[in-house]
Amino acid sequence: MTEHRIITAATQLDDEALEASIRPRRLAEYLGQQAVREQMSIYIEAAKRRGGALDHVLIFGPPGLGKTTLSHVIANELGVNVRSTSGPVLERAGDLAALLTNLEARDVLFVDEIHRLSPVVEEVLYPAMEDFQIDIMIGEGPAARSIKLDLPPFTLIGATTRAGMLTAPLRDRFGIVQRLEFYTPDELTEIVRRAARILGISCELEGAQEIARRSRGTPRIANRLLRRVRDYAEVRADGQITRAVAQAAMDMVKVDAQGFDELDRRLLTVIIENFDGGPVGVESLAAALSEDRGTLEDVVEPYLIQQGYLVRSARGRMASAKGWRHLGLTPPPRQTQPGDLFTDGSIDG
Ligand SMILES: Nc1ncnc2c1ncn2[C@@H]1O[C@H](COP(=O)(O)OP(=O)(O)OP(=O)(O)O)[C@@H](O)[C@H]1O
Ligand SMILES: [Mg+2]
Repeated sequence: MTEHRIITAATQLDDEALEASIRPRRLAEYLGQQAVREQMSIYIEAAKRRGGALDHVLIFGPPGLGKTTLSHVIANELGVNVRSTSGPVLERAGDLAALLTNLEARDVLFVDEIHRLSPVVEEVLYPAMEDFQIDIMIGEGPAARSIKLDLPPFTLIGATTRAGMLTAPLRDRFGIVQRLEFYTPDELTEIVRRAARILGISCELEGAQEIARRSRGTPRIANRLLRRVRDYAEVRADGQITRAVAQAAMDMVKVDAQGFDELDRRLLTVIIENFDGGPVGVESLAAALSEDRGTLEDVVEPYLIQQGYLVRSARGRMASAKGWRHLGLTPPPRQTQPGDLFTDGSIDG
């Protein structure tokens, strides 16, 4: 069912061609993420002046916030090639060795879902990242021997939705760690306006603001909603995206004023109705919703937590007072319990 959520942050098929045309290529087009942009522009400039490779970069954050985009932007700004792969694709140590030995000096190697690297592949990566060297095995059986190969200096950019799932030795080898935050409605408004310009969609400021407000802080969702609203505007109106047209289009696909869709509302409802508001463990919650645990943790929960509708504590998930009120219910009075001391709103781990 997750694939059919209009506001899912996961990539859908028709997205790809359009995304390619609106995906920012330079740092100046990469909107929002002020702190990340400022830091990266300094590190990139410094690396270029030294003529060396940029330090390895780890980018983490929920799906659709711009991790892949940022890594390509970094390579563009450095003026180097980027090779892309992902954790689950690199099955054998040799797969990684082949990629590494084909890099040119200062190139970027982008590894998506880096938390899913197999341990043997990770072993190859350590000396490659630290000393630009790899050990490869030649031959088999008793005649096998290992030889060291020098690599050109390169930049590894790793992306993950789950920083907490990286092993410590891998994490420690990144000189630069960037965490992407959910975008503000103003930032998303700019993103929607830019995409509309590129796609030749006529969109009023208030229409863009309405789309931005309902995009769960996520550019990928904003771009997708923009296209659905455009369809609606063409068929039911004169093609112009006004606030009223945007509202009507998103009401039709059941994205509410907070940007919540049915799964978000169902999650809050289940916690409140089936588990008295929580705390409830993520496994029980996943079972009650017939959803995959990873989807809940990576895709659904981060935004609800960041917005303060859901609380994650040592004892499980709880609906906050705001969560109860969102569904039109009165929150119960709550006593403090020992586990609440460990309540945290973090999204990784
Ligand atoms: N800072 C930004 N400014 C403008 N548009 C952005 C920005 N970040 C992302 N986008 C848009 O959102 C889309 C999704 O971003 P991207 O694919 O980089 O996300 P991601 O974090 O890699 O997601 P996933 O975890 O699913 O791999 C991009 O195609 C791009 O059009
Ligand atoms: Mg990506």
